[in-house]
Amino acid sequence: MLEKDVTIPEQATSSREPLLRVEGLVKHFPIRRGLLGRQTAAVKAVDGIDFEVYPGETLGVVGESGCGKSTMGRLITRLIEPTGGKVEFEGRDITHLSMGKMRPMRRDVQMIFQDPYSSLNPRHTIGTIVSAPFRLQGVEPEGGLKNHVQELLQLVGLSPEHYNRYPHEFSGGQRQRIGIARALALRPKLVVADEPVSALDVSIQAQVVNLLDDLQDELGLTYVIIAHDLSVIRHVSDRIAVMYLGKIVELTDRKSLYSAPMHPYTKALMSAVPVPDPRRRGLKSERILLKGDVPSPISPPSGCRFHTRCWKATEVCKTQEPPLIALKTGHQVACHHPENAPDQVPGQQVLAAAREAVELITPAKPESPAEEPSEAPAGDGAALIEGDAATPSEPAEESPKE
Ligand SMILES: Nc1ncnc2c1ncn2[C@@H]1O[C@H](COP(=O)(O)OP(=O)(O)OP(=O)(O)O)[C@@H](O)[C@H]1O
Repeated sequence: MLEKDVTIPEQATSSREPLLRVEGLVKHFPIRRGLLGRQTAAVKAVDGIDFEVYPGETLGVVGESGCGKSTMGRLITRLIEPTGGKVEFEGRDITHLSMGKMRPMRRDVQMIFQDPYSSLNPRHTIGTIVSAPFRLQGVEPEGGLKNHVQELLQLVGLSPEHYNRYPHEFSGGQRQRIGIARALALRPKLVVADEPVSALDVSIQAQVVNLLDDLQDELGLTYVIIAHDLSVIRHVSDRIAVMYLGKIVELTDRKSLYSAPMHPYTKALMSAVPVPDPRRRGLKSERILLKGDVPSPISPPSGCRFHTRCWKATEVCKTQEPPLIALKTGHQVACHHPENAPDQVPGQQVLAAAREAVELITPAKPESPAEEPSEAPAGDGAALIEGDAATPSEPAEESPKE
């Protein structure tokens, strides 16, 4: 699958007004116990994140399961109320808009969900499902509702004759197309897609990813795409935010992230991505298997949240939380001892526990002479996460239509 060939450089983004701006966004889910339901703790699902999304770009959000990606998506679409922080859309503070005041906003901000099976009502026809946004907003499209919905079905690669059919008559990929048609019905400006292809067969994933790409060009959409799969994120994103335990640990354009990642966790994620070309496999540098589980978001580690699994951790990582700052133009990272950038707190000694946190894995030698890779691999000391971290799967090339 080819990558998007357009990268929005920082210079281009910084001169424009963002479509979406998020500042210090927090979501803590209370944990209640006892008869009185008193709050005893909280799941710190999103714990102070800042980012901007510019018109026409795709921001990919990646991280292990439970790091807060979906919660972030639901916060920026205002499906849930934040505990703290601010969400601005087109310069307007929408953080605490009431349901009524949010209604007109819903036209501009839409969400595509992961599971095309549970997100479509099985008792409703495709026509009813895709026309629901018009009814909810009280909008009568020009040329009539049915015509318009049939055009939408065509836009997402379905037949207008599917109008009277039911969801169970469709495959997973087709159902996701129906979900996309519904999300695009009111021509939103921002679409937040939460794992849009992870429930689909690998052979179908590329078709849906390519459809999202085409629709972005055709309709001038802005995307926030959430995924745990780095090969999907790499294909669709202009810029990428890497999340770990409720925080953004690195944020930059795709090329910088893949050619010179700065956060050790990003390296860990990337080294888990298989190299599809067997001639290039041997070029992948030594990997580090991260041992240990992701800590609980109820009581995340002090200082840098990644320090309990990081092979570079020092005393300062245990005590001081590194801020997310730009160490290069357009490349933000939250790390005291980044890779591919000057050490922020030099002269510190690596903790004894940090040496135990990882295991080196040397890749097998290639069978035939290797060619130069077109883009640098993750670099020395790239890491591999054990357990249910990124489970990369390279979506297949466009295959015959489902
Ligand atoms: N409604 C809720 N009540 C309590 N805890 C929640 C709720 N929703 C999410 N969480 C918790 O918040 C944390 C972040 O969850 P979230 O679903 O945002 O992560 P994620 O990165 O999207 O993971 P996944 O890919 O598995 O969905 C998890 O520990 C999750 O259990």
